[in-house]
Amino acid sequence: MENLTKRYGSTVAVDGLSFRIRPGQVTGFLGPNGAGKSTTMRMIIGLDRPTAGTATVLGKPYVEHVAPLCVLGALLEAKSVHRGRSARNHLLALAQTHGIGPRRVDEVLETVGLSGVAGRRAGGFSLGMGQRLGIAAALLGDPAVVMLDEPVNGLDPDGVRWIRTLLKDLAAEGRTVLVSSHLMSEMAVTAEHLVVIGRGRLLAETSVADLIARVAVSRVLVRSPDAGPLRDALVHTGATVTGSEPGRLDVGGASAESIGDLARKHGFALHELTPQRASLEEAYMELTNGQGLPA
Ligand SMILES: Nc1ncnc2c1ncn2[C@@H]1O[C@H](COP(=O)(O)OP(=O)(O)OP(=O)(O)O)[C@@H](O)[C@H]1O
Repeated sequence: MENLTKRYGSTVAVDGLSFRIRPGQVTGFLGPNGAGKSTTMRMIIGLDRPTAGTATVLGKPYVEHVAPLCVLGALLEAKSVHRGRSARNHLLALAQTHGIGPRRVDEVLETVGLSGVAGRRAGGFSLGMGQRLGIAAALLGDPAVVMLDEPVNGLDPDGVRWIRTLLKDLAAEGRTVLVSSHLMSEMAVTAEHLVVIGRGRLLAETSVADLIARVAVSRVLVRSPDAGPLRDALVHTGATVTGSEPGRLDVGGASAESIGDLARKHGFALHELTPQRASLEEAYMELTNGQGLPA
């Protein structure tokens, strides 16, 4: 998408967003609540009209494709299902709009694990079963691009694990997979690539590994019976030292190696020397700091 922008009155929901999503990997679309993820996804499939900019799928706007379901399959938050229809009939009706046969309907029911309940009224489905049905609909046209908005919201651990595996499998088949979430912890185990937004703006487009390296300050935890003089020696070299617990120092701006060497030079004993890797969650918090809506 190119400079994608959406304003609702004075609210700027999406603000000049430009990024590309690559095939063959799961891209996590990450941002705090209200960051503009759903609005962006709605614009991608033409449910919302951009105030400015464009979103294209395989070279042209989604709605200009002859058989859109076969290009991009989407699961958005408010999914419309005819509640009185059975799961299979719901999918059959959708399939008919694209000339897709009943065999494919049975195939996707199998993929999402709903074959056994395909004749049951979709209105009586649990949240997890409803999500599975929504995903079956998204996969119906065997699309090259799959886009899911917060698919794990409200699911139990089995459902979460199932979606995770499915997304990875779809990407491994060479498809382009875009999945939104406001949870870094979920994206860290699901996505390889991340597009992070806050208040409608792009904050980072990066791999999970690069995100840590880019925003995380690494620190070293040191325990020493000579903490006082060691602290002074470290500060003298330009390191920043915090930590109020006796015998324990939290050192920034110095590597574990240089701290070890310095301690040896001065004859200080070390009881612990542990590099602290900032967690992805910390990296994400730092990146989106102040970007979320007030709780
Ligand atoms: N139809 C609308 N009319 C007015 N404002 C809207 C509309 N849809 C979204 N917004 C506003 O646009 C901003 C972005 O909302 P959006 O739903 O896209 O965020 P999101 O990142 O998907 O958040 P969430 O995770 O909470 O769904 C919010 O401030 C929201 O209040």
